[in-house]
Amino acid sequence: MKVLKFGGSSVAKAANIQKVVNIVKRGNEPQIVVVSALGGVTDMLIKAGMLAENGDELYKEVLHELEIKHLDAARELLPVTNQSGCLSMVKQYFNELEDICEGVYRLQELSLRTKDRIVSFGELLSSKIISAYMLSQHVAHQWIDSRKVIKTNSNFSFAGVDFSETNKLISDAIFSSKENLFLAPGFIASDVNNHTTTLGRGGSDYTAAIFAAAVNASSLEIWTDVTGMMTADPRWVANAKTIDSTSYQAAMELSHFGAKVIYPPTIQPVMQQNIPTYIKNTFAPDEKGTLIQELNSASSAAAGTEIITGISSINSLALLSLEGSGMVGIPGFSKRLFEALANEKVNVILITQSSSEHSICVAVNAADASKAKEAVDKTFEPEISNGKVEPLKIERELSIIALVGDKMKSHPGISGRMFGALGRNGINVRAIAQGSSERNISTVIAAADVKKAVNVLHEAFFESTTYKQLNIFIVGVGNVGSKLIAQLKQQQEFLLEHSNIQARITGIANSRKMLFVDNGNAINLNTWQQDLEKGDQMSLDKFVETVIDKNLRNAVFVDVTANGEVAKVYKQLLEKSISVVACNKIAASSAYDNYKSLKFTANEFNALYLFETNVGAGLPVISTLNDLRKSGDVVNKIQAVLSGTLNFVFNHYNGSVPFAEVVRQAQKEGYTEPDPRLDLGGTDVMRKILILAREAGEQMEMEDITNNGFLPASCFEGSVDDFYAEMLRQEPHFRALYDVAHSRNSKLKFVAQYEGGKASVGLQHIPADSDFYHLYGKDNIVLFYTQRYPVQPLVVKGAGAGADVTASGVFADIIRVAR
Ligand SMILES: NC(=O)C1=CN([C@@H]2O[C@H](COP(=O)(O)OP(=O)(O)OC[C@H]3O[C@@H](n4cnc5c(N)ncnc54)[C@H](OP(=O)(O)O)[C@@H]3O)[C@@H](O)[C@H]2O)C=CC1
Ligand SMILES: N[C@@H](CC=O)C(=O)O
Repeated sequence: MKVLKFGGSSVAKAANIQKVVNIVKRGNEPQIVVVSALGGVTDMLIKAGMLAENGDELYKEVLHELEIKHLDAARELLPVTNQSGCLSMVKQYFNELEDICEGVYRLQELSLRTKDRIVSFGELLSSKIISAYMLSQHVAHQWIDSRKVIKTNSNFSFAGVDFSETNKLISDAIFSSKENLFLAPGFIASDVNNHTTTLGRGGSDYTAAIFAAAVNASSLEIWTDVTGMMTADPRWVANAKTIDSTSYQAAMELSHFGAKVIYPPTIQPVMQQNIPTYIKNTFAPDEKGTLIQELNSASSAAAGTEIITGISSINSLALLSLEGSGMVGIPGFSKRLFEALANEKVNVILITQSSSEHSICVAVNAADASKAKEAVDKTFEPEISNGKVEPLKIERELSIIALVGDKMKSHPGISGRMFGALGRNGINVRAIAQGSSERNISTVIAAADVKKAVNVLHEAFFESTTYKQLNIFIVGVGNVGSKLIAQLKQQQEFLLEHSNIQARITGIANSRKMLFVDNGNAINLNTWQQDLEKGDQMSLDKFVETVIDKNLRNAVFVDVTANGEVAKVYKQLLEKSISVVACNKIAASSAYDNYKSLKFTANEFNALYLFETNVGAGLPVISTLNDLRKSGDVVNKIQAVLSGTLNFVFNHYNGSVPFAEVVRQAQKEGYTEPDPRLDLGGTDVMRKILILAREAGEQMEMEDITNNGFLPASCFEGSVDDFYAEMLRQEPHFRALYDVAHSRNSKLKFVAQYEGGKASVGLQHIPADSDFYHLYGKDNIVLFYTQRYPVQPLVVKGAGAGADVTASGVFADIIRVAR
């Protein structure tokens, strides 16, 4: 014999009830079918009762609406000739309900006992209507009044079952009948005085489990509107998947922690008798669903290779902390705390105590927090008044997120992975609990972070074979920024396929406009230019605020501007664990304290601050230097040509076209800074050697660098147009520089050097035997002389400027964020 339970959504309307009966008809062994009230009915019955209690005649309308709903369902299901009996049954039930609610209305009092009586009509009506429909379909069965066979105490609304009496009554009723099919209302029972009781919200699952245990069923099937228990709430996690198989214990943990497909007490009766329990979908009956069964080697193999079964959460919590030096080493404090809470019927969801015994922390429903504080402060009044204990501290707007899995036991590294993933995403853990069963690790976090946390953990534990989502915010979509977007667009599929990374651009901006997409979406990379034009007016503050408020996992802010204000927002973002990738050099070459503080902040908040493209564009200059230092090498000297623009200019200038024209060409090719005077004046190279010196461990400022510039001072007066005009006028100066070098068989190169705590930049004559002589186009070269490379330097050389190569370097930094 098996037991099937159909929930509210499965019997929400006539068409669904037909599906239910079809499933029942497929059964090839005796069955007990337990049904809930039609979807939404219990809430409406509660509402009617409460309206009546408040003296509000609107309760009549609610009852009328409910009556119509049930009459309509009966009319839709039954042929006209079979309707009258069922319709008059419905009317009779509603007459009774009206009488009860009128009593409540007159007395303006709604006891839990009366409330149970009112809500019991939901299951009575649904089961009677379904029974009538089954008869009309010639499905022979016996309707059983659950109130007659499930006996409870008188704890109305959450009654405790008397299993010995109930098991006997159920088996007598079932095994004395010659029927093979039984239909029973869920949720309802009765006490020793035959007063109707209920088993708690969601109690129909429990009813089914009680029947299953009483008849020692071959299986219990919980039919609902989802295909089994999921690895996480599918409304939050797009990649949530059905759990094929799990143990009773893990199912219980998951259901306690918010996986609402099964009412938590349901598991106990079936677990005791080892009855396999299936969660199935009424609307996709052929799908496998989830099997909950005893944990053994076979079931463990069936559960697959995942260590974690699922991730669930509970919201609307408060954390209560009792702290004080007076607690240390004195027995009885926790007993008094829990007694105070129990006396006020405050349910404790999670408990932690530091080993110093200086504090005990419990999580409770937020609604109970104030009464808990009142009770606890009263209990500890003497200790509070003499300063041994502090008044109970309440922190609100919290949630619990729990990792559940049978295979977590003795599997090292799970909590490390959990907290690492949360930490990298700036999710602060307020309290932690793990039972010695090692089946559940629960953490208390801010409610605002819970959706992000569920996604982060789902990604960390279930999506290694699917993908990791990267949420990218780009400020600056000019020369380099637009190439970056083009590269991201082109490589989207490659990233998914080869690196399991889903790179989504979630926000973009230029100096005038900004554009964001709603959570879950990405900016359309085919139409982003037009879409950005239609976006909101750019406000840097608003942009940053939105990035933070979106609170997305694996978020990265990409600065592709040359703007000082943009460079000032990094810290704010890093403090929220949002990584920063910058090709803008301003922050890394700003005051040393700021540079250091950004690096420190990134480290402290588990974010990355990456700026590889600040030197040598896409060349691995900074990463090479970092690798040398991380492995213990010491940098003695750096010699480099670091300006793509200047290398291009001096490689192309020979007096045949004016110097100014060659510079203009470099700008056209996309090698110069947005303001080319920074390149020609040496500032760009100063920034780069400064950044390299700092990365080599030197505490240095811009002012410490000597700039042996070659541009006449008059070139810096006025605008960029004036700059070009003045360079034209100064052509003889540039010609002379060239001629002298040429006459010495040398080339002109703008060289940067760092050694012994000093750095300089300037134009040099490079002879033919120099490493720098054969440096063509806009290439860069960096020579690292270190303890390990004292004579023959480590050389990094290649294209050192240009939108494509720079975008490619930024791209690589972005991917590093998805570590
Ligand atoms: N070119 C190269 O080879 C390399 C460049 N870089 C660095 O790349 C960065 C970008 O260079 P590039 O793309 O050539 O510059 P562009 O001038 O072409 O683009 C700059 C972008 O930043 C936007 N912007 C400027 N100010 C703001 C602001 N306050 N808020 C929002 N957006 C702003 C601009 O918007 P709008 O169009 O509205 O003005 C534009 O979209 C520079 O820092 C440069 O040093 C680094 C290595 C190599
Ligand atoms: N303007 C720079 C570009 C990269 O930083 C250069 O010319 O090297």
